[in-house]
Amino acid sequence: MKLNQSKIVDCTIRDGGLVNNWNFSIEFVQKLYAGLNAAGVDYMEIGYKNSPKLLKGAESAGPWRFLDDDFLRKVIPEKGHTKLSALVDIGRVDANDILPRSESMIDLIRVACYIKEVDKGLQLVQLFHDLGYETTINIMALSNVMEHELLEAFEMIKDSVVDVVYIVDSYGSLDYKDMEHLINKFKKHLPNKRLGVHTHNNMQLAFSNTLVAAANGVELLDASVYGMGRAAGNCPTELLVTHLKNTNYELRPVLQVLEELLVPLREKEEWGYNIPYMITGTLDEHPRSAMALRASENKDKVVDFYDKLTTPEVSFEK
Ligand SMILES: C[C@H](O)CC(=O)C(=O)O
Repeated sequence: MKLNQSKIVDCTIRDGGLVNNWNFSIEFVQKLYAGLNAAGVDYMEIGYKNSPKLLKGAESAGPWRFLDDDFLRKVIPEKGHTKLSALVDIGRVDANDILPRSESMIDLIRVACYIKEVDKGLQLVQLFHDLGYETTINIMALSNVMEHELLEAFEMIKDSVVDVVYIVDSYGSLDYKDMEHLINKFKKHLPNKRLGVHTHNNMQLAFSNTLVAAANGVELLDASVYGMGRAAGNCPTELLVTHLKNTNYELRPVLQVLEELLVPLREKEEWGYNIPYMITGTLDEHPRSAMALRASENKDKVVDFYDKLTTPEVSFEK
């Protein structure tokens, strides 16, 4: 039987860090790595490789927000089958901080960008490629993108060195039909590129959209344990591990990680599906207003929240 081509990219630390300001202990990250490796998960995104010099509020964040190669070598002295990935943002990464891959623990560098920044994203991709890394370009907020912008981006991407192009549902507002439509478009215009998908769970569709992507030939599937990620969170790693057909993933090590690390953490930190996130998802908006609501004393005043978002003359500060 032909093995499934899917590869899981676990983003618990990187996207989950947006929930707890990357305040994961070293022991937490080591145990997570060991669990994902035992489960056969292909990649672990262990954080951001942005520069603290280029970001405000850097002092209060945990070390996974600004990965340092010497630090990483101490955290993961022995790498297993699971490769390590890091994400960078346009304008927040200092090229001088990036070692050649042969001197780094990191295998894959992913560049996050909005559609208008694809040219800048591809310049970074070229740099990381030349240093020996596997690369992806992750086009965020695709649900808000105009057709002509996408076609222009495809023209640039198809002649680039990038290995994988990501469809990112940043607002968790896409359904299976949108997913299929986007995948077909990406395949038509980028026949020479592998694809990836990153979903958010605002509409309780992260898992199902990821399965639709896998069934349509998308190879890299982002997920996080217990769905830990910004706001409504992501597709849960445990569901992909147990559900993807013709793979060699093992569920038990992920259950161990869930029991020991993620279930206790969920007692202290909030992420995952709830009504304010559903509202921003269905309105196809960034969840920042819902995150602010959940941090306020009005966190369950969902009718008022909905009225504010849908009344044109009232707006939230952005
Ligand atoms: C690069 C990531 O896919 C970005 C992300 O998490 C998002 O939701 O946007």
